[in-house]
Amino acid sequence: MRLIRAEEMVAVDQRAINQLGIPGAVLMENAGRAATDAFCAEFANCFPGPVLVLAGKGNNGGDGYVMARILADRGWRVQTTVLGKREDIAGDAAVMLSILEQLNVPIGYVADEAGLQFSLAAAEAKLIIDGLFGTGLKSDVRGLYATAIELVNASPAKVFAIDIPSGVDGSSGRICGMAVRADLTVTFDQAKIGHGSYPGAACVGRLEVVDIGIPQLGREKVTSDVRLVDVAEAARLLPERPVAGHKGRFGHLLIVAGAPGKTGAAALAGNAAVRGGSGLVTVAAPAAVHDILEVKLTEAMTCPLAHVDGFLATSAEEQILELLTEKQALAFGPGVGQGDDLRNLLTVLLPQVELPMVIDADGLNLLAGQLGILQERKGPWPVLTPHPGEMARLCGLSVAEIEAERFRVAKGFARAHNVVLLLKGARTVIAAPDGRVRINSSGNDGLASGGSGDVLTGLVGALLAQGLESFDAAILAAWLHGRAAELVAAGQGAAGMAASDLLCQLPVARRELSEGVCLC
Ligand SMILES: NC(=O)C1=CN([C@@H]2O[C@H](COP(=O)(O)OP(=O)(O)OC[C@H]3O[C@@H](n4cnc5c(N)ncnc54)[C@H](O)[C@@H]3O)[C@@H](O)[C@H]2O)[C@@H](O)CC1
Ligand SMILES: [K+]
Repeated sequence: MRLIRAEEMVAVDQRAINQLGIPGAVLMENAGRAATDAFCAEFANCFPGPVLVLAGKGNNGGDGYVMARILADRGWRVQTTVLGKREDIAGDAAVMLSILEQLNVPIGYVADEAGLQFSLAAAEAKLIIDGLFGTGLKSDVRGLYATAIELVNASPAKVFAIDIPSGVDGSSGRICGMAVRADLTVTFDQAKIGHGSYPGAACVGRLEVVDIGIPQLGREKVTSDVRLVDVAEAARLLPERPVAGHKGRFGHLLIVAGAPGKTGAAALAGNAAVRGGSGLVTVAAPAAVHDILEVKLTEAMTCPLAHVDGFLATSAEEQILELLTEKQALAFGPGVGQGDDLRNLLTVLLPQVELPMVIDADGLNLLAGQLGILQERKGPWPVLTPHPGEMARLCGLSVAEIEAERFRVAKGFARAHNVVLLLKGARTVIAAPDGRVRINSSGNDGLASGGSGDVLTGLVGALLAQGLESFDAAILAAWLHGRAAELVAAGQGAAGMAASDLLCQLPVARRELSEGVCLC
């Protein structure tokens, strides 16, 4: 599903109004009517309410007045509370408000917290319609509006958000101070980035996109290339798999991984690459832990590398370059540890590797502080797969800052450093240097456990080895990884999921895509 910026939606509305001549009030009427239909379908068992419409001073409130009017007409008990004065309401919203004023629907205006609290308590609403802010939110929410959002979230009423939960930045998913937590959000014409990207996406509840009568012509200048990846989008990325193909046809991945105490990371990445469909997999690890990996790994081959005290030595460079001569892709980082030797190894290796590659875990920590070497690379965009902690070390922001702005941070970093950036977490964000962004919609909290990142690294590497471009490999890997977690959870639950539980479900997740069936 395509996701657009709030500003793009405003421009679409403006073109429809100014160039096509569709009156704004017509769009508002259509929006309010479509939202009301969705509301009635969802909350039929709560009829006749009471329903409280909370309206801000803008057009989001205007949609709320339309809803209040139509709901009242359909027999619902509706009260409208406006956060502002009557004279603050202008334009199309004022048109809708003046129609509402002539009907038998109570309308109250509140200017302070006492009035607001009284109004909410008196409404005894079973359902609240949030018409405080839509795409016009300009800055963090404070004062009376912040109190209103707090009261809505504390109320036992079901919450319906008009366009977007108030407080969510439609262009990024940032929470602007605080945001309404909705059960159902109905948005107009097209979904916005804030509906798909965390943390805002967590406030949306179920999302419905409704038509408000804007012709295709009015939308043609939308340029964002941001999408929420669903099963259909993931399926389109599957690499070809000819039935007569042999193991050489499906790529050979080299994984450089492992150190004392971290052989599990290397083994998980190796096994994930096998389950990810790579024809051959070689795991190259410090010679000190090589024998352990020989035992842990069956299908993947292993290769010992030069080491210092068990950790990869800078002198492993030549061995790695030699190993890469017959490989299609490189995965670097799971469990390699840190230290000057390793940092030097990555520094000398990176400019020389022209193959597709993915860097994860300690590989990312080694990159921190020397991101300039990414620019020296000649091959396709490398894939970096940080979790927020690793991202913090990479870009110098705090984890909280990254989590607040997941979309913008990933997009900006990919562009600045010429990499495909896969920012892990709920709704993993995948960004390319050319501005394309994908937000993954599969997965669950079972993935929040040690080793699941190593599985993802092996999977990205396997898809690179099978010939997918960096951006596509990262998107498909995120989907399969998340879907495998859903399949595991369907059987045993998400809490207590081990990263190795994912492995056998990776081919199942892939089969779902290739056969177009849901296997749980
Ligand atoms: N023709 C159109 O443009 C259409 C717009 N529609 C609705 O209109 C909405 C956008 O309307 P608006 O552009 O009027 O914007 P909003 O209604 O989202 O909010 C604008 C109002 O909030 C105030 N405001 C912004 N940030 C604030 C903050 N942090 N604290 C306090 N006040 C703040 C502004 O000063 C303004 O009064 C959409 O989300 C949608 O619901 C729909 O009716 C469809 C047609
Ligand atoms: K809203």
